Amino acid sequence: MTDAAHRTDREIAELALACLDLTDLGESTTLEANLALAERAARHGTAAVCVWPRFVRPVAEVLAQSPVRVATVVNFPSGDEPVGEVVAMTEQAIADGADEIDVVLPYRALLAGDREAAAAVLDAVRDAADDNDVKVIIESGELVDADVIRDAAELAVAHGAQFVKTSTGKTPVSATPEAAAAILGVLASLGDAVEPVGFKASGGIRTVADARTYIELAEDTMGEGWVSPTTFRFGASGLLDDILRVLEIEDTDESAPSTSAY
Ligand SMILES: O=C[C@H](O)COP(=O)(O)O
Repeated sequence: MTDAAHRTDREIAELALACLDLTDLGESTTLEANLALAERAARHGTAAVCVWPRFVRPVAEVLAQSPVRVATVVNFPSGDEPVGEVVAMTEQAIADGADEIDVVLPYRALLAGDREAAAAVLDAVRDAADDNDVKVIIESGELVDADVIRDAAELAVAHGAQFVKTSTGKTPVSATPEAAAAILGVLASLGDAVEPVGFKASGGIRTVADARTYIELAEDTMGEGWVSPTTFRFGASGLLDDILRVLEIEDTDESAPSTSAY
């Protein structure tokens, strides 16, 4: 049993907040919603925000004086975009101020046996991202089988992932404890000889009770103290509401929803 099992809900909520990539990847999200998201992240001290590429520049401007990092998504959510477009989008995102690139592994290509094509996209994004962190979304809900999930995680690590991330949140099955256990097993097997590779649980994580499940799993597998923003993230659009409820923090954001598009 780890420290996490002894933590109060309040302590879990504080840890989840520090590790949160506050996400808005809604299909009809607006510039105003993204600016409000950035202000909310800065106000409460999340690890990062995760937004569509077209909002990176304005969001990065809002967060310029803040430690909150800016993450964006490429090859998202299909995992099937042409490599040239994925590279161009990555380069533009970095130029616009992104600190972290969340790329979808070409998981359909992997499932079809085309490992080289999947690896080529990861190599190209790793290269285009320069020194910025790359998180590889393996879309574990579509891979289903634990052996296939482990294989995808190993491919991601072998091709430069700083984090292995479960899900886009756009498929019927998102993060599950079983998928998390399979990925964490791969990360644990890397040992101390290499730079640590982090884990990001994403998709469908809404409550502090959900967060506790993944934090305890990560500490059981990786050891006490491993859950920190450098190696552990939650990608979630709704989790912050429950974190603030547990922490009894009133959210002062009064931004009105807007219909304008960026
Ligand atoms: O990368 C993160 C996911 O897109 C967020 O999914 P969610 O809206 O279910 O929290």
